[in-house]
Amino acid sequence: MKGQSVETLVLPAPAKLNLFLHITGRRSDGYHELQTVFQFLDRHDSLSFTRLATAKLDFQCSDPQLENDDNLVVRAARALQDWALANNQPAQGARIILDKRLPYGGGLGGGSSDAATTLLALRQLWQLSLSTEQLAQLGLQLGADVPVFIHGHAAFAEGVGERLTPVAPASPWYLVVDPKVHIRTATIFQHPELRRDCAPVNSWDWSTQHTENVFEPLVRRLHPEVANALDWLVEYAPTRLTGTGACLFGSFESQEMARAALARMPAQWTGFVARGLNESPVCQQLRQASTDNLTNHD
Ligand SMILES: C[C@](O)(CO)[C@H](O)COP(=O)(O)OP(=O)(O)OC[C@H]1O[C@@H](n2ccc(N)nc2=O)[C@H](O)[C@@H]1O
Ligand SMILES: Nc1ncnc2c1ncn2[C@@H]1O[C@H](COP(=O)(O)OP(=O)(O)OP(=O)(O)O)[C@@H](O)[C@H]1O
Repeated sequence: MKGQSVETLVLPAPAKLNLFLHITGRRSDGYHELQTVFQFLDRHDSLSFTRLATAKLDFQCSDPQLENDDNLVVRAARALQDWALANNQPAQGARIILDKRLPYGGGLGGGSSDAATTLLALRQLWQLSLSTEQLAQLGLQLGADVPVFIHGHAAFAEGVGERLTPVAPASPWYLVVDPKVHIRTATIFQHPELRRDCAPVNSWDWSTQHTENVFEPLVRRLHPEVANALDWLVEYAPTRLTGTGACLFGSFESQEMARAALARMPAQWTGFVARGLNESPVCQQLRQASTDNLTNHD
């Protein structure tokens, strides 16, 4: 691999949307079999990674609530250190700074994306010979959404989100609305009224079939504020919940139209306009860094 003297990498961790989300069954361990399409957004957290000579992990976060050892960034770095030890490679460390910009716990996958960017960055900084598939397997233990961020392509996903087929859906402009409601993923997955018997759709013609987010009727009923936001946004554009919510998105033909809707959004919610991306900017930037030695601060 080129770029051997790179000591610091600065990388994005993009948000994702679930363009639809179906449940086709439940596994014996309680996890649900899903079908979904993931697309990335050009809205992201930012992370900086500096290699340390010792095995120390030093983590700082712009959001004090997230600055702790349970952060998925720290857990991802530890998982990679453990892999290195188990594979007779020297333990290395890093100083990691997370500039948290994405709303969290809202179905945008920011935590999983931060974890994926951490795994990708440290593999490169620490020069570990770990395949992308192995990295995705490691990531899956941290969260169901991590593998798609590791592979870096918009994807039709099955299983718990780890069986991925690359797809290239249209890339509209989205208005993402955060209605400021917290929905606990584990709790809503256990709800007795959740629909778990969707007929499977095919990866090659999902866009011509009826799709939905199965959490939407339930979330609407349990959280009237989310129902209000869905009812408001659908007046402007086709609208859906992402993940288990509570964030939702409308699809627009142009940035101007999405911005015009954002300007009229009720003040109690927050929102942003972003473009759909079928390639993750992380993978593009890492390829660039490995050929150009970009951000070389040694
Ligand atoms: C719903 C999605 O957002 C779709 O992209 C993700 O699958 C959720 O991914 P995540 O937030 O990373 O969630 P995880 O940390 O993997 O799982 C949180 C909890 O949700 C439940 N869970 C999650 C994924 C899944 N396929 N079946 C489940 O039943 C489990 O109780 C699990 O303990
Ligand atoms: N780096 C991180 N960024 C955000 N949340 C984190 C991070 N590390 C740990 N967490 C914890 O994980 C929880 C879920 O965050 P995340 O943003 O991944 O969820 P989400 O947007 O609902 O994603 P998903 O679509 O995967 O359910 C947060 O409430 C937070 O307590």
